[in-house]
Amino acid sequence: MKIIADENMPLVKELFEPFAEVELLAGRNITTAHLTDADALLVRSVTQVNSSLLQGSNIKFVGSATIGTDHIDHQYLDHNGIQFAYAPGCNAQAVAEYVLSGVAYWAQHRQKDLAECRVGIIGAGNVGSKVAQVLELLGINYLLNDPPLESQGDSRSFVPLAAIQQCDIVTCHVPLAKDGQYPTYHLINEEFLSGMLKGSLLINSSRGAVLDNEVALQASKSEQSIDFILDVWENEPELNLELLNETLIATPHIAGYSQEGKIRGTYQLYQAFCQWQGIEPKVTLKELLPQAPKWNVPAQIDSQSGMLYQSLQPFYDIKQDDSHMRQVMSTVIREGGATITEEFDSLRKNYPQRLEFLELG
Ligand SMILES: NC(=O)c1ccc[n+]([C@@H]2O[C@H](COP(=O)([O-])OP(=O)(O)OC[C@H]3O[C@@H](n4cnc5c(N)ncnc54)[C@H](O)[C@@H]3O)[C@@H](O)[C@H]2O)c1
Ligand SMILES: O=C(O)[C@H](O)[C@H](O)COP(=O)(O)O
Repeated sequence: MKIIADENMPLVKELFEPFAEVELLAGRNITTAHLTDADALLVRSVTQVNSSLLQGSNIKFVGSATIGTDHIDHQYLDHNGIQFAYAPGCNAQAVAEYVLSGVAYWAQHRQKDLAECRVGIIGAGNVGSKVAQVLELLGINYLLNDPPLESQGDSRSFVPLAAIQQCDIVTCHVPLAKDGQYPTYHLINEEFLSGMLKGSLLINSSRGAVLDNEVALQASKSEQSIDFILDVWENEPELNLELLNETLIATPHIAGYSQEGKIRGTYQLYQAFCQWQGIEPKVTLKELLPQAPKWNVPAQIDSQSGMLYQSLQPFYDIKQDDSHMRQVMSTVIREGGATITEEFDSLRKNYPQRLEFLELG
């Protein structure tokens, strides 16, 4: 058995080598030629898994150590009897912690009292639910929008997008879907942005094209003064540097990059692979996860004075990720050395260790 795996997947050799020869490659460089003698392929979100990659190969198992699966041609896998596994929920807490740090930074920067603010969450799945849990912990009001879950009878209360538009903070947690009953491609468009409150905040950590980036650029320069926190970018990794310069916070698709999130991602594929092979897993997730110090949730949030942001800084500081990205991307513009894609990928590959700090259960 031979497995080709993305080199940015922690513990993949440790977990899979007892069963197979494991070859690690940069996700963007995996080609059909690498797969001719391989049986399984383990990817992250940067590898497009479709007929042009898999045709003529012997691949019988594809695993993606991610939550989003818009890089996977599910129809092709189904038609060709290829087993598929992914990692729902693996990094949901990391994204929720990213959103919390972003919201706290915004509140300090714009002198907002979060106790007086309302957050609109679009997409109430794994990530959106964790974000809601964090807001509840801090006593911050929120509304949920999720027409698919609402139509399935989910017992939580949901509001239409028009109500989300009237929130002080809007955060997107939907999958990228170009068609179907509930498309999300450019869900945040000119109509949505122009109806948002003056001086409000929009966070996108879902997929770049959920937000029309061209329209976001115009909105960021308009009198509406909307702040943007963007982790994901349309046409990523070739992001629009003009938009980056207009954002309050810009990061290179790392919202979910906690150590625990990445380890859970690999482990969920390990479990699925063992099940597919009829093998009993030999390692437990608990053995692999680091023990991290936890944040003491303040009894009262004083966000205007910056206390909330400051108390979070020792655990995770979104501003550090933002500063690093701006500094690196400014050298691309000034020196014309490495390309945007190379720098974007390098920021992600060399992302420092980050540990989860909330006890969410
Ligand atoms: N930036 C990162 O590092 C990072 C990390 C994890 C996930 N993500 C992205 O965030 C997205 C959300 O992740 P998740 O685990 O919560 O996914 P999920 O599938 O658990 O939840 C998505 C929710 O969106 C809802 N939804 C679908 N279409 C909708 C629409 N048109 N309007 C409103 N709601 C809609 C679904 O019903 C579902 O409840 C993922 O698809 C992934 O692309 C990004
Ligand atoms: O969908 C996800 O889980 C995240 O977007 C994912 O973690 C992105 O990271 P990548 O797979 O590109 O390393």
